[in-house]
Amino acid sequence: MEDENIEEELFLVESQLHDIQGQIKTLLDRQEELYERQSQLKALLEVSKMSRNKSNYESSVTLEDWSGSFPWDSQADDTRFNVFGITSYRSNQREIINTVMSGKDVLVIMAAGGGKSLCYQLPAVLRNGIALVVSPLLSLIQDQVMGLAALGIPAYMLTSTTNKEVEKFIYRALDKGEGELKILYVTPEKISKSKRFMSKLEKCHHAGRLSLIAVDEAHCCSQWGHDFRPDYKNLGILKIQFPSVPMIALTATATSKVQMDLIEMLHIPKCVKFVSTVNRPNLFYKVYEKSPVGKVVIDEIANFISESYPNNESGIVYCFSRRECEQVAKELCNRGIWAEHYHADMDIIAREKIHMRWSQGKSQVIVGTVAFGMGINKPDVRFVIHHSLSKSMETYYQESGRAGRDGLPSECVLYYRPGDVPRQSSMVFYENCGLQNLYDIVRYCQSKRSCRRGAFFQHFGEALQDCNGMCDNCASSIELKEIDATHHTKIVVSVLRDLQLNDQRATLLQLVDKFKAKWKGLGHSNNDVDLKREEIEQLIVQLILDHVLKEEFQHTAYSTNAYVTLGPLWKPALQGNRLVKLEIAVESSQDRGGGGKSSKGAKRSRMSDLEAKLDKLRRELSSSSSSNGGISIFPHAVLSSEQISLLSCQKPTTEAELEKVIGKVKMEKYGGRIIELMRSHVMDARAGNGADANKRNKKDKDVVCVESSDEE
Ligand SMILES: Nc1ncnc2c1ncn2[C@@H]1O[C@H](COP(=O)(O)OP(=O)(O)OP(=O)(O)O)[C@@H](O)[C@H]1O
Ligand SMILES: [Mg+2]
Repeated sequence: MEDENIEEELFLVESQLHDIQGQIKTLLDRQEELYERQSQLKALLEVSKMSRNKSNYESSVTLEDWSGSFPWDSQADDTRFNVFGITSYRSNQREIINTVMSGKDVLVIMAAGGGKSLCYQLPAVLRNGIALVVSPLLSLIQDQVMGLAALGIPAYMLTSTTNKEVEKFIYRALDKGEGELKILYVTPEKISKSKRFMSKLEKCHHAGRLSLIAVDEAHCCSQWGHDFRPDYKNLGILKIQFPSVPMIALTATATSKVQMDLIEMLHIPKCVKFVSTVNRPNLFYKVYEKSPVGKVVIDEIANFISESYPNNESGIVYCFSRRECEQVAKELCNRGIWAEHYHADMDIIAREKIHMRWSQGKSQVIVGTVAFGMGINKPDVRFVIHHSLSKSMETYYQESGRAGRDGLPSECVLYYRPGDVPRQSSMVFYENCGLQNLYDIVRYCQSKRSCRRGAFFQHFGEALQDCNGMCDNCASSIELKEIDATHHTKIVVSVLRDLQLNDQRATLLQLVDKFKAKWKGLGHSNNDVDLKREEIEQLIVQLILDHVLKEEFQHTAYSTNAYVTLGPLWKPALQGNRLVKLEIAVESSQDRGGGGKSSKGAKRSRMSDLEAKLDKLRRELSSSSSSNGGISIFPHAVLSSEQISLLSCQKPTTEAELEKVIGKVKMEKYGGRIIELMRSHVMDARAGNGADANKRNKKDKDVVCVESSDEE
């Protein structure tokens, strides 16, 4: 056997082994889940039998049945609605809250925007004493504290920016139980570096006033997580010092390995684990073909934003480089969209200002690099656009997941062209599994048939769920054509082999040129379709994914260049023994160009006149209200988007009606202004309808009109 043949077979065997290992891992994870569920069900069954046998009534609640009834139920419901303004629990929230209230340690894995904060904030309000919350970023902490203050909950933060007076107040509260303090936020550095703080906390605990400990963004504890923070690894001390205080660790993404790591590092081996799905049913995922002409891409993005989001709805555009960020932001501004750039080269004050303007709804779009990351807590981001592809499925899931954290329909659009692949691959090839991770997202982008959501389930090892037509491939009516590209592949491979024989190499773009030149010089049968430039690029990338070709990298003083060379499976492709199919969209004119580009999108209705008025009012109220530190609060803390749509449907005009929608606390704070707005809106609408009716009556004297007071 020739060396090359051996290598080829070895590669095939290795790639099959890799697949099988992936399947084994998925099965083992599933087995673990089933074992856990099995023991839960057995315990449930036992207790249910026991309770049936007993004549006197006893709670049928077991350690595992966290959805049963508990003594704090009515108080929890009252606080949920009247203080937090939340109408009903989302999946797992109630169970998690009950577990914490029962004094257990808990690990919560819940998708971004799933509502993790309520899981520790509500018990913090209900339990006696002070809750300690560890969170990694100042901006996240500020956001939470402002939001809680707006709800009338005494929350404070103790960080490097806390002024002396507030610090004194906090220490007195910890030390002597003076003053009103319910939730205290700190960064992990406080735990690891401040002996003074730890001794005050000790006193607080000793006096029985430490109600619970929450570790938010807990994946930061693990080196295997995507955002490891060294100070997080010292948080294990908390459980050692305060073993009787319930600890709740929360994160949006954690593989089984990270979960095990967290449990070990935080010393919570007996914690109750709640793992929710990665599915974000309100997000519509789509991939758009990206034009090679930069201006066209910007035009399309600008049209998309201005046509789909004319009411200044917030969004993010992610770009590949800092320079691209600045250019895209500038070009969007030139097209009338208030966009600002954000990247790591800017100083922290400038970045904070931009973040703040956007959070307050003053600017519409942030055009950022990956540096615009974890601190984003804005719930009503309606669209996340990727100007270039991300480096992995995990990164894309997180970045796109910043859309729609309030649960309302939102869009995630990725602009893809195969020509962008080498830019990313030359950045990630040196990372552990960097290329493999990149090729996973490239596969996602190249696919024109498979459900986008399905790709996430597969990636995170979760069972498939229905997409409900919430991705372009599931919703699309675009016709696809399958082209036999076996002959084209032969030519690509032969071009590369000739180059290799002459000790030459080609980049993706050069390879396309060489292919075109060779294609022209050859005779073809009628079956050989003449491919467009982008289609040849698509074919070459597909061949890289299928190991017929591969990428190689060369460093220069200033950059790393990516070249396309022969991959392990080039021989059968050259011999024409490998059938290659290429999927191409048959475009109709309405599928391309301006605005939505594709007619299908998130099932989102335009903001009504009343919703726009309420949105304006919440912005006004937010800039005139202020939290503990005198900082103005965010508009979404005054009224959430969900509350705005409820108000616009129900149009309450009395205090009692309004309180049913927004709860007591917000009613007391903002009720007057909201009712004023609702009443004047309803009056205007009646007057409008009356005027319309008069006009119509004049025109059609014989027709009797029955008018409704509801104009929408
Ligand atoms: N039961 C609920 N009903 C309606 N809205 C809710 C509910 N629970 C939480 N929310 C809202 O959902 C949004 C996201 O919640 P939260 O910030 O707690 O998400 P998260 O799970 O911590 O997400 P992330 O991982 O991005 O930090 C917030 O605006 C919050 O008020
Ligand atoms: Mg959170």
